[in-house]
Amino acid sequence: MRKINEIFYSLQGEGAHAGTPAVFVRFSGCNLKCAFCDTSHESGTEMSDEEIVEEVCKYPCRMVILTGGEPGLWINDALVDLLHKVGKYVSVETNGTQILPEAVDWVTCSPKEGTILRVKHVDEVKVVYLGQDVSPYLLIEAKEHFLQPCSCQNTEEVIEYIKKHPQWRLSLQIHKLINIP
Ligand SMILES: C[S@@+](CC[C@H](N)C(=O)[O-])C[C@H]1O[C@@H](n2cnc3c(N)ncnc32)[C@H](O)[C@@H]1O
Ligand SMILES: Nc1nc2[nH]cc(C(=O)O)c2c(=O)[nH]1
Ligand code: SF4
Ligand SMILES: [Mg+2]
Repeated sequence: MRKINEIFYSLQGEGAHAGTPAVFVRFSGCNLKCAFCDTSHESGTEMSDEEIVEEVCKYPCRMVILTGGEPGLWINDALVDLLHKVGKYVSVETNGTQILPEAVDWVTCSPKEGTILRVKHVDEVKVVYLGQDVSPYLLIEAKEHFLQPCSCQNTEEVIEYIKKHPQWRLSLQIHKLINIP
């Protein structure tokens, strides 16, 4: 059984897949307590993998985004395999502190200050920009490196930083701009 905070159908609002329809599976609980965290993820109900897959399959899209909380604390090969068996593409939103199942199709790593990264493979890096030194995160091997404004509040600052450091791309939380989950 896994503690699930919510399962919902929306569009990926962030990063390289922004605009792609996806079912979000939000796991309860996290090993970090970021002051800026925009998600109340602690409450939840216990669900079996079969129940999770049944809920996910109510929606027609291929992409499933495992998030949280910190999904890296809870997910394993069995769940990813089950999602693959029903034809899903498995994406994970992680803070990078945990080792993930290798079969995951897409890893979005959002590293947080003062943490040690244990994730082995990253497809995109997506850093919430609060004026910190983000240059070390460019050393993480990935297809894309995104900076994301914090709660859509400092977009101008992020744009100015990216114009000076063009290795970065802008990730807007488009779901917040268009008022969808
Ligand atoms: C809620 S977290 C869950 C996944 C994982 N714990 C992590 O931090 O990557 C999902 C994404 O939202 C980002 N995020 C959290 N709070 C935010 C905020 N206030 N503004 C912008 N992005 C935020 C995280 O950095 C992460 O990329
Ligand atoms: N639309 C939408 N896109 C998202 N991308 C990552 C999210 C997350 O909370 O992990 C998220 C979210 O909460 N909503
Ligand atoms: S690691 Fe992710 S879920 Fe955990 S507190 Fe930070 S932003 Fe929120
Ligand atoms: Mg979110």
